Amino acid sequence: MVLILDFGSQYTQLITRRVRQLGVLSLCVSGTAPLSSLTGLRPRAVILSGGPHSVHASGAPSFPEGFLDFAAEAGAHVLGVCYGMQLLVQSLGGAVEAGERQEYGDTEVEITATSSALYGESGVGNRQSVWMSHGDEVVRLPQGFEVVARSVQGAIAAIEHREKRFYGLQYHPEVSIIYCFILSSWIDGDGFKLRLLC
Ligand SMILES: NC(=O)CC[C@H](N)C(=O)O
Repeated sequence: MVLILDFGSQYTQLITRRVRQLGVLSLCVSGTAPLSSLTGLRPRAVILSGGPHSVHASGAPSFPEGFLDFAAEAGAHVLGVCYGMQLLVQSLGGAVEAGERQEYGDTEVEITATSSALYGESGVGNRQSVWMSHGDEVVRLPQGFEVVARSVQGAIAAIEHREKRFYGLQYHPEVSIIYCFILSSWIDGDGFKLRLLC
């Protein structure tokens, strides 16, 4: 089961549907749902949705305290999408700032890591066209993370901490553009492999 925490993105239900289209059960709950309401769930993966807020705004929604421990105990991979990635980064000690370059719509990103969980062995320099919708950007990574893709404008587009199973995408893999491309996310555990198809 994939647990989706909703932080208010207009695309959250699309994430839920993409996962179900893969034949995998997905459950979408409010991103601020109390931890006690998740008792008994053992998600294989958690996806933190995007959202309209800035992580710095007062009242910006966040997952409940102890949520990342809950995910770790379940052995779940955690993928943050846009706001979800910014939230993950901020909560683990990295930094997010209002970007000088806001990115909206069809944007090219370039893979910068020779090998990564998100893109496999697809090779440094490969480019993909993705859907961006953000004003803030990650400017400093928490310890143990690495940048695996950047937008052609230079903004951090994808990050991961393979050991801890944390992944982040600044773009929205759930949004498909005219053509069909396979976006990446390898979320494997117990022989289970999830690929988000966009
Ligand atoms: N789409 C999103 O999740 C946007 C996140 C945040 N509001 C930003 O502008 O950067």
